[in-house]
Amino acid sequence: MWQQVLNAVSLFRIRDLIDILIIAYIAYRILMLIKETRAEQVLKGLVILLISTQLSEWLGLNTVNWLLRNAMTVGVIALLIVFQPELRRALEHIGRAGLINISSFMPSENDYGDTIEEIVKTVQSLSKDKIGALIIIAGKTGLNEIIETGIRVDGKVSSELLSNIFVPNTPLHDGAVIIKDDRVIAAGCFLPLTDRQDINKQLGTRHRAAIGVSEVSDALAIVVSEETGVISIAREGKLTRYLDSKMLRDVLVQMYAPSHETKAFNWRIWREWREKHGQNMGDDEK
Ligand SMILES: Nc1ncnc2c1ncn2[C@@H]1O[C@H](COP(=O)(O)OP(=O)(O)OP(=O)(O)O)[C@@H](O)[C@H]1O
Repeated sequence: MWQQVLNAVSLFRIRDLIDILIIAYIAYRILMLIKETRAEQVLKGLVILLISTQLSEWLGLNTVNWLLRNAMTVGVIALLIVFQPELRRALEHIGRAGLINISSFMPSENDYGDTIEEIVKTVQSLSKDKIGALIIIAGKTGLNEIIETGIRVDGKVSSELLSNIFVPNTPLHDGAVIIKDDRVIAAGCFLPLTDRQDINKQLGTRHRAAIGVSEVSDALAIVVSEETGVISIAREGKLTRYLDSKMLRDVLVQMYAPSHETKAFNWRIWREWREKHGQNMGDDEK
């Protein structure tokens, strides 16, 4: 054993070191590039699939191994098709700046009480004035693809900034604002629309976009209807309408809960609470 290690070390050339460093650098840059995008979850899935395939081979589970190997082959082709837009964007990034880190915002340690109050205050006032708005509070899922469709803002959340963005007929009022922690990251963003057919026909694209983003991420979408001033939220692909300030504050407190575990726990409570009050809230209106 020691002899083998010594042999390997004696055969090690400076060229091998350069080889390893280049591969490590490329892997690091790719990881940085896909960090906080949908592709990050897929990569995790792929790693699990690879480990399972290897394990099944070592354990001699022939059928499982055969299945996993075939799934990998088909899966890689499917991934190339599904992630074609992301791959294109990644190559564009490489071409432009050589694998720069596109995920620059880190969660801060702030207390989000002020942020929550500023959002509630804004939504309340927009609702009173019947100014349409779409505000997305990012969760763990990266929204870089969506952020790239809008205009970068990167300002601290304040009711002045948010209200200003949604002033009708100004350049940024159309589309969605993306908030991450206590920062307004971007405005005028285009969200994916849900293709659900069972949504109240009176609800237009603003509400469909809110549901759409909540289907593809763990974000919370807050909608203020321009027509009625009604405040709604979309979460996990479900739209809940007729929220008042207190309900909205409660939802935001859950969203900004300090840890992922607490958040998951609180969202369970929220779901139960929602089921209980669903009728009164025009819950999931069709
Ligand atoms: N995919 C999208 N991403 C982000 N914002 C969108 C998207 N689609 C529409 N919007 C926003 O919604 C506005 C259009 O709202 P529309 O009247 O169709 O929706 P609605 O759900 O009926 O809302 P409202 O009750 O406010 O009228 C657009 O001007 C734009 O600001």
